Amino acid sequence: MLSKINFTQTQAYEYLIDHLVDMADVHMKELFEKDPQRFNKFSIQFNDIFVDYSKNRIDEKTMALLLELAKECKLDEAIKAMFDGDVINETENRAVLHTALRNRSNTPVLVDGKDVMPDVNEVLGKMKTFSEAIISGDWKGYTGKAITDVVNIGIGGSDLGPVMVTEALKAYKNHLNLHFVSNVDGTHIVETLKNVNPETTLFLVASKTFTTQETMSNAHSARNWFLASGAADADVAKHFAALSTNADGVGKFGIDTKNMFGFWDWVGGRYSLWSAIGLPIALSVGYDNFEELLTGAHEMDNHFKTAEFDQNIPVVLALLGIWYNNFFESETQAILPYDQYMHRFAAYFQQGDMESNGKYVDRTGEKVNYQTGPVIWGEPGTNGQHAFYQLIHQGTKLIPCDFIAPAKSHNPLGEHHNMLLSNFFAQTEALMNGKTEEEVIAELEGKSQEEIDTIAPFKVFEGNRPTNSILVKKITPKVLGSLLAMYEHKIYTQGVIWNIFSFDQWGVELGKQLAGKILPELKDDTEIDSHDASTNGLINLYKAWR
Ligand SMILES: O=P(O)(O)OC[C@H]1O[C@H](O)[C@@H](O)[C@@H](O)[C@@H]1O
Repeated sequence: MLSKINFTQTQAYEYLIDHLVDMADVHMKELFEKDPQRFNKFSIQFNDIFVDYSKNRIDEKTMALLLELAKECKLDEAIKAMFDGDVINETENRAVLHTALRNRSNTPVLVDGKDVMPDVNEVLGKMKTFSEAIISGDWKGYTGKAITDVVNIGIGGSDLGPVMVTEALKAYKNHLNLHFVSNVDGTHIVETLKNVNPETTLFLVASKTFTTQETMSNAHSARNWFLASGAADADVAKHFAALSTNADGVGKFGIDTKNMFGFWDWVGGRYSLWSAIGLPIALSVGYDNFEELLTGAHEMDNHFKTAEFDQNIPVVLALLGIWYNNFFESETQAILPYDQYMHRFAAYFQQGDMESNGKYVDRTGEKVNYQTGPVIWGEPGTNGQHAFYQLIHQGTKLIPCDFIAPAKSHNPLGEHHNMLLSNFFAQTEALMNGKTEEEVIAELEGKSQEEIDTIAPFKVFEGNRPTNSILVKKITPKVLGSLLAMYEHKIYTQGVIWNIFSFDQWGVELGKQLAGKILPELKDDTEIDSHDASTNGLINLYKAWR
């Protein structure tokens, strides 16, 4: 059981509140001027990942107090409890062991007294054999042709992770074409099926529960399309596989359980890309690269488990997030990868973070009296710069940003990468320094005083906007695995301090239930009056218009 400490009642919190008064008007520029060691002090390297957090509104006292806060909230016990397989997902009565899925050291991990590693390794072995057969062309479709296209049908955690990773690792891709269908909007599956041939397509039905409406509907439509092409029921086995924890559901759907890749209830949907849900990744970039991804994550797991908190990247990032979220009242957190391949990275962590920490009830069942998870958003640089950075630089909201960039590009083309990285460096520098009125006036030399007075206020940047710069050597499978685990553990750390359960997701259930209730009401044109006036009105208009 996790302890149930309200962090706003700790000693460290009280000190931090006082300390905030001292820090509120301090400009980071001054902190850099005062301390030549600041960059060395506030940066951590772990393998090929370098995290510079010196451009934050912190000093040594801030970090000491935040670290104290982590201690008072018993973060050490919480980390141990997760890795030990304790039932830390209390509202679902489950252990949380995505770390076991990438436990490359194979040390036993016990759930209810049973080591889960043999099962984990068995599924990995099956994924290896299967992906190699598909990639080599040994696996044949029902007319004897090799597979050319893979369609993953899944949503949420059964979609976002594989989409994000296959995009991020596109440089490692083989000849297979990957497609992802998630939305229940018929357009998604219809448009996808236009581009594939039933004789050479493999469908992966990815769903932890195997009950999710969107996924089941898309899977049935895919199977109907497949059978309509002239294939027989018996041919389904050559073209459909399931990634799920629900063997009964898979059997009922008509997928041979030989083609089922299992995982377990101690794997949360948004933490499942390391499990059988990662099969599209293994198919896209080969099993060895998938294993590298696991290795990178495992290395970060060990770092999180063993590094002192002041040298622990996930812990430090989590504490900085808490500093802004709970003391500076920032509402959001931007994730800005300067790498086109990582264009779905922020979208992935929208689920990872917001589904984990978007909770207003604490671990005692009481409503919290403080802020929990931030809104996560972001787009790749430099596109974001030409879209929303205006607000980050000169808006009224404080937006802490993570900037992520690789030193080596997979596509070194002329000066492109230097240009990209010059933007990466320039943005964090500008966000910190801003531009003073004097600098603006100096730039306007030659203009009349009246012109200067009129335009100068608009050209001033306050600066003092916090950023983390995460510079990695190259986006390899291993580095990506470490980065993903880094954010996962940051999320958990914050959940521990906020005293919330990060691994359940009751908030997504209500919508599911209500949609289930309305669906039958849409079958015919009878006027509806069972809801509020707005919902009735909209449903009835829909019926009139459709
Ligand atoms: O894999 P499944 O069971 O289809 O669930 C898909 C998604 O459903 C819900 O939105 C949540 O429970 C998510 O966490 C989950 O990822």
